Amino acid sequence: MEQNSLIRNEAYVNGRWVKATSNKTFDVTNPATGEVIASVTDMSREDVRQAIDAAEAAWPAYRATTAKQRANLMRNWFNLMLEHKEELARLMTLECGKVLQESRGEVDYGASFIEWFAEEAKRSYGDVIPAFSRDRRLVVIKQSVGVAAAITPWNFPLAMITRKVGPALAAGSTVVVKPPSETPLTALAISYLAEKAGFPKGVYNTVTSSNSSDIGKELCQNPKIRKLSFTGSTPVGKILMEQSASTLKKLSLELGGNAPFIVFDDADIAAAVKGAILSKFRNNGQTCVCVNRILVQDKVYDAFLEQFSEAVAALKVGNGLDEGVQVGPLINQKGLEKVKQHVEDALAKGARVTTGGKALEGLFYQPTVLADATPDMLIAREEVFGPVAPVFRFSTEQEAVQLANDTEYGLASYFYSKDVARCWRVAEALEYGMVGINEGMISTEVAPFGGIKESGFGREGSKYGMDYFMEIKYMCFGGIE
Ligand SMILES: NC(=O)C1=CN([C@@H]2O[C@H](COP(=O)(O)OP(=O)(O)OC[C@H]3O[C@@H](n4cnc5c(N)ncnc54)[C@H](OP(=O)(O)O)[C@@H]3O)[C@@H](O)[C@H]2O)C=CC1
Ligand SMILES: O=C(O)CCCC(=O)O
Repeated sequence: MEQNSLIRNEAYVNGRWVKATSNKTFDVTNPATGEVIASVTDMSREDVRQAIDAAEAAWPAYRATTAKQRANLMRNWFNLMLEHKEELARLMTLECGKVLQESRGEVDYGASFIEWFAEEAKRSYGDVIPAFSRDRRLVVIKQSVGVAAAITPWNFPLAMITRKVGPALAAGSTVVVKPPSETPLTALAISYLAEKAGFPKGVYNTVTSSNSSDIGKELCQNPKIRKLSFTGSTPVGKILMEQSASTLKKLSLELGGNAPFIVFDDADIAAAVKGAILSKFRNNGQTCVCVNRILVQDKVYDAFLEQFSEAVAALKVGNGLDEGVQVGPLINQKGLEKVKQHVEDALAKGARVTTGGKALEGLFYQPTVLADATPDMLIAREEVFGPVAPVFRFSTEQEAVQLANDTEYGLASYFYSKDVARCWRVAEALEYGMVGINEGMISTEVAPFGGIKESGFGREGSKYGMDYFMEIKYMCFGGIE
């Protein structure tokens, strides 16, 4: 087991490192080896309630700080993350299997939300509205929403936390973070760095538990939490929304996707292959914006399939800590079973493997391309969340758009074409929150990330991100002569 000075086993509540009242712990394992990395505090609902109380108690003083004071704390935290980049990256690879190169990228990406929102804190302007009578003055200000909770997924152990707490902390909210039981160590490591950055006690809290459904109920039903931001599967998002009804909690839900990747016959095929590899195999296919369906126009179908299959066959699979590895393991057995089921179903319905198609040892699966995919296959309807790329065929632009939109999801979409008029037409017709045009990698802190339809609502990152952690207050001054 490698040493890592950032490993913490206890939860971080009210500026202290705490055990569960029951003293229980749960194990965190390395998906590449099955080895137990650490045992982490297993909190109960009652333990979490104490963290919420601490966050609420810390809110009045924290919201009263100036934007510049908050920005300075965030800047310290950002710098500490970058100082500890290598250790954070290795920890992330250990607990989620992501290849080291991508983990290093995630530290930069995750930290960028803290830097961005530290800057945005100073720009949360209000408005002065022209008054409807001479003796009034109408002003709008924005204020922190209150205590914010974040429930985050294992596929981005760092960035999905910072993308939520960045705007919250900038806006003057205190936070309670509930990381997934698969990857609590990165979350605890950045809590340690938040402590070193100087956030006052109770402002930043991280609760760990193996009982996410119980903790989820507390975070939804406790009226002290005013805002809940979640990234994860659509079914869990729906549960959280139902549970939040009793407190009319403000929600941001960033849920599953079923991203289409359309290659038109006027596309640069080499560029399309490169974009498809980037988007499909990022984090071994385990991101909500990963390509799920590749749609290729008749005339270029064979050429694309051949070049793409060749590129996929060349991907190096292995332990993410080994240099040169491009594709790591699936996160767990459930994830692996889903991949196997999708491939079996596709083969039974007439798909053909051009490369891959087999499970390897442990949680590894060969990067796979399935030709002749059709809309009746499971993989066309559900996100595979793994290294399998089904390639569909279409004839006309209208058919491509119709196929692309034929899903309840609406997160990311991509297409390749050199025709400018078509680029505008198709981009506008795609029912998705995000569109990559001749580009397979669209995520950045400066642009709004989020979906429509059953991919959820709310936007993260960008100048829009803070609005989801602020309330608008209208003030009407009367009696002004
Ligand atoms: N949009 C996205 O980015 C993601 C999408 N997914 C999709 O979901 C599928 C399943 O992955 P999975 O990890 O099970 O995703 P989940 O949606 O189950 O997990 C995401 C987060 O929600 C927590 N959680 C799970 N159930 C509840 C609940 N009832 N109340 C409150 N919190 C809860 C998890 O905690 P814990 O892990 O401790 O149970 C984790 O922190 C994937 O195959 C993929 O299709 C998954 C992850 C991210
Ligand atoms: O998969 C996800 O949960 C979304 C993160 C991906 C990204 O930010 O690009």
